[in-house]
Formats: sequence, structure tokens, C-alpha cells
Amino acid sequence: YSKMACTGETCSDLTRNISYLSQEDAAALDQDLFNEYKFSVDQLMELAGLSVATAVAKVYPVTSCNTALIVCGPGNNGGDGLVAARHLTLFGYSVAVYYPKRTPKPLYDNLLRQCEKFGVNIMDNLPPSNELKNHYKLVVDALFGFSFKPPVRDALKPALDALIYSGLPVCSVDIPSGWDVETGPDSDSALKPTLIISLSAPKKCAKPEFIKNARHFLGGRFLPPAILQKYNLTLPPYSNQDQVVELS
Ligand SMILES: NC(=O)C1=CN([C@@H]2O[C@H](COP(=O)(O)OP(=O)(O)OC[C@H]3O[C@@H](n4cnc5c(N)ncnc54)[C@H](O)[C@@H]3O)[C@@H](O)[C@H]2O)[C@@H](O)CC1
Ligand SMILES: [K+]
Repeated sequence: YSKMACTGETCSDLTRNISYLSQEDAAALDQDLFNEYKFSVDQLMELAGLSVATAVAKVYPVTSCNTALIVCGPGNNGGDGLVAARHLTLFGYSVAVYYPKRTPKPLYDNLLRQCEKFGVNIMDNLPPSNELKNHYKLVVDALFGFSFKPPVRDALKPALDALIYSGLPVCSVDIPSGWDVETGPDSDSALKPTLIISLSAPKKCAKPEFIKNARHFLGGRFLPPAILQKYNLTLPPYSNQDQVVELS
């Protein structure tokens, strides 16, 4: 059982030497990367999406699971999903994207166009959730990330339900969609991912007590060392040139 120690907004898991970010700190860290370190969203999203595709391919190799559905939401979590869709295509997967609520910004328009050009199937409608198993081997949950505030609004409820009731392995980008960023799932019917790829640093909802049955990877290998200090973050080192590190 994990022993937790908390200082300010950050909690560290003493047995695994891992810190977990609050929702507020996750947003503040994100802003620091843009404002102080002068990263563009595109830069970080490319690395985040590449990490997601890399972890998915490690856990669900293309030799056994070659068809993936990616459900993308309206924010940057959805953008990570669009980037991952392109990389998974490059890794040999046959990929479909469902992106029901599109935010009209050049960033997302361009990522979507790239997906089309790479042969990703952009779908306007999903088959019924009980039929998804007939078409795909896994689903990537890129619906909501660290800015999500429950409960899910009606417009995106069907997309979340498709993830929950697909019966497929679910790979959640950064946080499992529908979960409170800090307190995790609110009921037994919440999404139960089989893989979580935390980006930059895990959020509090990714503590072991909430994600018992999932494999957990860290990705988004772009944090400057001074940010680790500022947010009092302890994270496992990446090996060599790896884009992801497994946390359990
Ligand atoms: N610093 C980092 O670690 C980075 C984070 N990135 C990604 O960016 C994500 C955060 O992106 P954003 O801040 O754009 O936000 P999200 O993608 O988490 O979601 C925001 C969108 O969801 C909607 N939304 C929020 N609550 C809702 C509800 N209850 N019902 C329906 N819709 C709801 C909002 O209106 C908004 O359109 C991270 O989780 C991560 O995936 C990466 O792209 C790049 C770098
Ligand atoms: K997600």
C-alpha cells in the first residue's frame, strides 16, 4: 500500500517516488511552459501525442491489435489524440477518429487535415457502442484532459458513453475522461481505462488507489529541470531516448 506525503498542492507517493499534480498546478505548469519557456502548443502537443502512440504500441502491439478508434474532445487533449492518430498510422495501425465537437482553430484544423492526408478515417458518426468491438481492437480516449470539470455536459455524453460501453481496451490520454482530475471516478459506471498515459506529470486522479487495474505510463518528455523544482515534482527518469516510462 502506498504512503503519501503532501506539501502544498503536490503529493508524492513515497513508495514509488512519484508526485501527483493538482488541477490548478497542472494548468499553471502548462502556462509556465508557454509563457516563460516560450514553447508553442504545437511543439508540446506533438511530443505528447507521440508519447501516447508509443505507449499504446508498447501495450497493444500492432501485430495483435492493428485497428484503433480515437475519440477526440474539443480541447488540447483532443489535439493530442489527433497527433497520436497520425503517429499510430505511421506505426502501421489502421486508425479512425471520432471528433464530434471541433474547436475552429488553425491548430486543430491542421492536425485534422494531416490525419486525412495520412489515411485516417474521420468519422461523422459512431456505430452503436456494442458494435465497436466488431470494427476496432482498442480505443484511445482523448476526450477530456486536466481542464475537465464534471459532470460531463449533454453534447459530449454520447462520446463518453461510447468509451465506457465499448467493451474494448481503453487508453486514456492524460486523465480518464469523465473523472474528476483530483478525486478520480465518481461511480462504478465511470470509465475504466486499461492504460493511462500521464503527460508531463501524473495528476492526482492517477494515484494507484484509483487506477488499480490499468497500466500507467508517463510521457511528454519536455519538462525543463527548473519546473520540476518549482512544482516540487519527483518523477522517474526516462531511459535513453525513450518517450515514455512505465510507472508501476
Ligand atoms: N502541459 C502539458 O502537460 C500539456 C498538455 N497537453 C494536453 O492538454 C490537455 C489540457 O488541455 P485543455 O486545457 O485544452 O483542456 P481539455 O482538453 O482538458 O478540455 C477542455 C475542453 O473540454 C471542455 N469541457 C470541460 N469540462 C467539460 C464538461 N463537464 N462537459 C463537456 N465539456 C467540457 C471545455 O469546454 C474545453 O473545450 C492535457 O490534459 C493534455 O492532454 C498537451 O497538448 C501539451 C502539453
Ligand atoms: K482523456
